[in-house]
Amino acid sequence: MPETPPREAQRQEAIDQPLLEVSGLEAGYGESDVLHRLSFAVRQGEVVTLLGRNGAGKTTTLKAIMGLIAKRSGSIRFEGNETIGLSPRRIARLGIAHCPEDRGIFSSLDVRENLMLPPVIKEGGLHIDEIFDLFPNLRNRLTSQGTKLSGGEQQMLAIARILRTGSRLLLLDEPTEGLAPVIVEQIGRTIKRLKDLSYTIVLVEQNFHFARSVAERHFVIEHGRVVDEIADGDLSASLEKLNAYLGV
Ligand SMILES: Nc1ncnc2c1ncn2[C@@H]1O[C@H](COP(=O)(O)OP(=O)(O)OP(=O)(O)O)[C@@H](O)[C@H]1O
Repeated sequence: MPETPPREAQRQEAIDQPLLEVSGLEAGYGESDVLHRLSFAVRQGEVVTLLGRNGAGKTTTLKAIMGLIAKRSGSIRFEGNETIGLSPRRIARLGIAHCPEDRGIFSSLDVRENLMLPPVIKEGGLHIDEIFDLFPNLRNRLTSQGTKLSGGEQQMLAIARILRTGSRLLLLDEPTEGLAPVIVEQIGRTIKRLKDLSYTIVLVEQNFHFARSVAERHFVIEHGRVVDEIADGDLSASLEKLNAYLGV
């Protein structure tokens, strides 16, 4: 067999290297330990989900990656660089953005102000017109106050504003929670478009049907550990196992 030329090997190594690599992550709140040597990795441009029952540790995993949990140890590498000791601000500046479960919309600000609030941290973020192409409803709601938005509009605004920043890894915590099916479909289409734009997305989801419509790999979390990894192609064969994990 011909030897792989060094440059080609380097290129392959860059492709194979995960964008995000979480390994042996421990995290918790005060006396309570929630994550126990949790590990998973995500490649550039992938959409993956974290699935699991209530209280399994999915939200805690996203918060720990974002540095929002003080009590954490193990390793979280982004683009090969260790982030475990960094502040949330430093982590955000590396190009990681978090869309929390409560969406974090400021009720006293209008849509435009909410949209412009997060600072641009890197080149390559979406221009405001590109954001409106993705979320046409927001264009008509620019002067509406945060409190006046529907749940779906708030969710879209929460995703929209992180796209301006230039972040390339998006951590989305249950974006479909409590939303009508038609809005869930719209968010699904948006996530697929973001994937086409080469964003890398880690999605926490309870809605398994939604998860399988947008992601190519699923990590199952139980009691603060990743206990299984299911590729989308294997999903039909794994449905029974997955239902048992999720208790449905
Ligand atoms: N701020 C907090 N202080 C103390 N314990 C917490 C806190 N937030 C979460 N927990 C606990 O950590 C565990 C994991 O919660 P987490 O929110 O990560 O779960 P989850 O898998 O995202 O589930 P859910 O869908 O219910 O949010 C739960 O036992 C929860 O009660």
